[in-house]
Amino acid sequence: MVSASQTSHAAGDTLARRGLMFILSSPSGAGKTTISRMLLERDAHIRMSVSCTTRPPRAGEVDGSDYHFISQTQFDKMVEAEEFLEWATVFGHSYGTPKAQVKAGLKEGQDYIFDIDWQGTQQLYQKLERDVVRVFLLPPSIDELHRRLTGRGTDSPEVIAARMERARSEISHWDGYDYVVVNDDVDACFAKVEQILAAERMRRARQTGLIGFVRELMAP
Ligand SMILES: Nc1nc2c(ncn2[C@@H]2O[C@H](COP(=O)(O)OP(=O)(O)O)[C@@H](O)[C@H]2O)c(=O)[nH]1
Ligand SMILES: Nc1ncnc2c1ncn2[C@@H]1O[C@H](COP(=O)(O)OP(=O)(O)O)[C@@H](O)[C@H]1O
Repeated sequence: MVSASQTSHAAGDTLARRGLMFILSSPSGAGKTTISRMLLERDAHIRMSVSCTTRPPRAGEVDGSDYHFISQTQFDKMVEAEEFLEWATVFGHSYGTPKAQVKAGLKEGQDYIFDIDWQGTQQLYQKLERDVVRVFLLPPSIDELHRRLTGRGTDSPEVIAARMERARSEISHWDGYDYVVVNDDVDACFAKVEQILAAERMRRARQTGLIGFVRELMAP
C-alpha cells in the first residue's frame, strides 16, 4: 500500500495556497493587540500588517513594529500617491494600511493579521472580498472594557473617556463581520480565533494547489 507521504503531493499542508487577510477589530481595550501578539508568537505562518499612523507612540511601542509613526504631511502624501489599501480617521488621528508588502505576500501564500477598525474592514472587503476574513472581538461587559483600558495604563483619563464614548458605536458594527468572539478568558478566546484561522486556511478557493492534486488523485 502507498502511504500519503509517498505520493508526489504528500499531505494537504504542503499544497500551494493563496494567503488570507485576517482582520481583528473590536472597541479599543477589548483585546485585539493581545490576541494578535499571541497569534504572531505561536503561528509561524502569519505576519502583522503594520499600519501607518499619525497618533503619537505609547510607552513601549516600537516604530516599524507596532506602527509606522509618521507625520500628517507624510500621511497625506501617501494618500495622494495611493499607497494605502485603505485608510481612516480614528480618535482624531489618521491610520492606514500600506499596500506594498501585503499585495505581493498574498500571492506567495503569506497570511496577514490586520488590527484595523470597521471603516478599514469595509474598504478591504470591498476591494479584496475573497481574501478577507473578518473577526470582531467583544468585551464581556462595558465595565470590564473600562477596567482593561484603565489597567493597560497607556492612556490619560480623557483619552479613556473618549474611547469608552466611542465603544458603543464601534460595537454597533458587529454585524459587518464573519465571526464574533467574546474575549472573556483570554486563552479561550485565543483558541477560538485559532480555530477560525485554521478552518479559513482550508477553504477550497484558497487552496490553489488543489487542482493538480485532485487531478492526480483522479487519474486513471
Ligand atoms: N482603518 C484602519 N484602522 C486602523 C488601522 N490601524 C489601527 N486602526 C484602528 O484604529 C483604532 C485605534 O488604534 P490604537 O490607537 O492603536 O488603539 P487601540 O484601539 O487601543 O489598539 C483601533 O480600532 C485600530 O484597530 C489602519 O491601518 N486602518
Ligand atoms: N481576556 C482578557 N482578560 C483580561 N485582560 C485582558 C484580556 N484581554 C486583554 N486584556 C488586557 O486588556 C488591556 C487591553 O487589551 P489590548 O489587547 O491592548 O486591547 P486593544 O488592542 O483591543 O485596544 C491590556 O492591558 C490587556 O493585557
